[in-house]
Amino acid sequence: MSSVVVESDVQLSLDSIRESLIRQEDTIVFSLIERAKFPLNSLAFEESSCLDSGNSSSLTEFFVREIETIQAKVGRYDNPEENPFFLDNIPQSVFPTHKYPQALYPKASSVNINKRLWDVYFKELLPSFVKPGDDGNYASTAASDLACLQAISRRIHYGKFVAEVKFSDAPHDYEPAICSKDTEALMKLLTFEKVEEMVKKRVEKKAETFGQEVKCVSGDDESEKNYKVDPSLVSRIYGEWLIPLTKDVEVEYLLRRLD
Ligand SMILES: O=C(O)C(=O)C[C@]1(C(=O)O)C=C[C@@H](O)C=C1
Repeated sequence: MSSVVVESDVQLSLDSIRESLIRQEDTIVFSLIERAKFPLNSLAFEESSCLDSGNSSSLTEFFVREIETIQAKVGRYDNPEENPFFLDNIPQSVFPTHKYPQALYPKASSVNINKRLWDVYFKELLPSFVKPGDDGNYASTAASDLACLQAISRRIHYGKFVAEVKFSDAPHDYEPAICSKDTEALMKLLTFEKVEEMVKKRVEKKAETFGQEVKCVSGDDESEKNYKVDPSLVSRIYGEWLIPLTKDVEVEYLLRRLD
């Protein structure tokens, strides 16, 4: 994974953060392609069918909670790029962990919109690109959903690093809007429409490249390409959910930047 804060000698800049976002697109596009192998399998995330006494969660929620606990114990959430979905009391790592440089403003660093991401993912985003239906393959589906959720969560919470750099580069531009809690003005200040258009075009191309059915039979009609996930849908997923959620994280972060 390409990262801007793991290596402490890397200077935080808008260019280096955007480079990391570009690399993260590969992970996200691959995770969507992998998830599309399975149908929606909504029983896995809608029904509370847990047989574990005192537990009333869906299979997917149970799976994610258990995985997050073990990942916390090996230090996943010591990394400021990672944000848990469920852990209110994150277990301490049971191993000595890397000391991450403090890149974020401490009072704004805890911004976490994973609850919203969870709802949006299962209610809107997932049904937009997988086939309807149920093949009973719930454990593999839950693992695929977690891969998508963690990749998307990392991407949208990178908004905290983007916002920090934008604020540090031009504090006087942002301060009045932060003081008056003017979210609309903040949204305007942090938006670069051309960059967004480029992101949407690039992820469509990546979905075409990574997700095309590869054939080896000579004489095959090259113009007839099949894709595992419709590339225009991947572009739509970015335009409708991933970019707006990233910008919401940026605004949330900036609102706390002068606390
Ligand atoms: O690159 C930036 O400046 C970002 O804030 C990231 C991002 C994105 O989500 O891709 C979000 C807002 C901008 O309008 C452009 C792109």
